[in-house]
Amino acid sequence: MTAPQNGTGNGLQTGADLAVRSDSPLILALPKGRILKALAPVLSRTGIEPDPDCLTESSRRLRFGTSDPNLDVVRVRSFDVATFVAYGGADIGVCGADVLMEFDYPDIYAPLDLGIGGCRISVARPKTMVEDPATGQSRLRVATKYPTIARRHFASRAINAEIVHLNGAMELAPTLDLASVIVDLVDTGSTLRANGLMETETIAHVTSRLIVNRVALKTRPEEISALIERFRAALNTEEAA
Ligand SMILES: Nc1ncnc2c1ncn2[C@@H]1O[C@H](COP(=O)(O)OP(=O)(O)OP(=O)(O)O)[C@@H](O)[C@H]1O
Ligand SMILES: O=P(O)(O)OC[C@H]1O[C@H](OP(=O)(O)OP(=O)(O)O)[C@H](O)[C@@H]1O
Repeated sequence: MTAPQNGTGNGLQTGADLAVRSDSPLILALPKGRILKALAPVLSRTGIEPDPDCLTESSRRLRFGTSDPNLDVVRVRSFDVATFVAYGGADIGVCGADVLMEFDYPDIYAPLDLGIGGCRISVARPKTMVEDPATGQSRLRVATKYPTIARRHFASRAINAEIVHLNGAMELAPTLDLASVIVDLVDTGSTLRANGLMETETIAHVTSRLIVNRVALKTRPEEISALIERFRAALNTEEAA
């Protein structure tokens, strides 16, 4: 991915870049799909009402106004929310901790665990394999959508992971000999079971987080802090209910 050019040389937004649009609405990046569905009640408790087309995903539009004239929403792929926020295209966003672990952007601050989108990122292998294919190995072929997390996990066990990068249907990889094991998200475990796999290790537990661009937090502190507080209050209301 080619990063936008700016003063930092690393593609991430500087205060000067963000100041250019400091009079325009703040931008909240929301993920399409399952997190958006789970987020809808939280959003409603914050009092932020995006245009109805945004939540129903019935429109091809990607940017929406909200009940707050100072806040627009962009709807992007879950995996891209962190990138939009890290590069300052969005000031604030919601994404899974799995995505944050994978990209590890230094310019993202994650002040709130929203307690939705709960799952875990795990290693799994075919049930029929008697021994863990990682046992005694210094190299292992791993199919995953999470190359950084997988490499880091196996490196901590002195195993060099050869990554087969897939974007979905990871569960097919071991039986079709693409890889010995997979690293993927697991919730109920039904996808693993349906494809003859078993979970062998949990790498991390995952929930969705509210994330903020650190530079935006410095350049528009009152507005961003107020937004964070609205989300915090929405979570507290839920706990109290
Ligand atoms: N089975 C699951 N149960 C709970 N949360 C999940 C599950 N799978 C994924 N998640 C969480 O939801 C996020 C989005 O999931 P995923 O990447 O599968 O996207 P999606 O909702 O299927 O949409 P798309 O693949 O079209 O982007 C993940 O990053 C993770 O945090
Ligand atoms: O343990 P389970 O409850 O079965 O959930 C795990 C499945 O959920 C996710 O896939 P998703 O449904 O998002 O499909 P995708 O692979 O197309 O993203 C994940 O990649 C697993 O395949």
